[in-house]
Amino acid sequence: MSIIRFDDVWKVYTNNVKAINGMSVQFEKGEFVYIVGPSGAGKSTFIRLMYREEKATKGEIIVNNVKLSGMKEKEIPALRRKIGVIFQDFKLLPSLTVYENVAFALEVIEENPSKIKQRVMEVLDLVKIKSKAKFLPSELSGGEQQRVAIARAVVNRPDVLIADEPTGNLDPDTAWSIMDILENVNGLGTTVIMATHNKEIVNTLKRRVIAIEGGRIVRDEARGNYGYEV
Ligand SMILES: Nc1ncnc2c1ncn2[C@@H]1O[C@H](COP(=O)(O)OP(=O)(O)OP(=O)(O)O)[C@@H](O)[C@H]1O
Repeated sequence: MSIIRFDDVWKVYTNNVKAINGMSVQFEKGEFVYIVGPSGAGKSTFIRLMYREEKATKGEIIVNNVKLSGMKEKEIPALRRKIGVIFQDFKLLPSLTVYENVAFALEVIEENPSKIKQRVMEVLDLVKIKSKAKFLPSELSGGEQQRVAIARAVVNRPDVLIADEPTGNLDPDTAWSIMDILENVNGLGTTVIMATHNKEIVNTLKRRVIAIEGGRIVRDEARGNYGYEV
């Protein structure tokens, strides 16, 4: 059973831009997938549809057996707990410490405080930032901030981690260290879907590659290449 499935999905924005034009695709549990394509091809829109940041104009998207078309607003938070998201610009809360940024995202269901602390420290350890738990985001490098964002995204043990250009603001060395972490997260069984313009990463860490152009999938390869000149 696929973890995410698109059935003939279309997205027309209110300004009449046709961003996604009839997409059908499936992602299986545990996969690592790169989404590539030229600027404006529809990669971010494709990703935003998955966690219901955007609504499809037509077609069906099924996440974990749940149809997004019929989803009510009040059901969206439950979906977001199953899908962690990270962005190019990290989006941490600036007035909260590293620890607080991650703890804040933890869905607390009758957990005692020591259990909460244990889970947050566990995930900070996973992204190798435990020693800076008391720092503010402004006291961290870009790569460190992205690691905190990953910790926050996976603290609820989501089935899927979606990354929209996660290395876009980072220098090459730091970008590779973020890939290390994403590979570890994937190794724990989380499906990782990553939109990227990073040719070197895609061509080195070979994974499934889906290329999008003009809102359509033009290529879907099990161990593909980036396929564009940069
Ligand atoms: N909120 C929006 N409202 C209207 N049009 C939008 C919106 N977001 C994106 N678009 C348009 O939809 C098309 C696809 O944009 P999208 O951001 O999905 O592309 P992308 O492949 O992620 O691009 P990039 O690589 O530059 O980030 C573009 O023509 C864009 O201008």
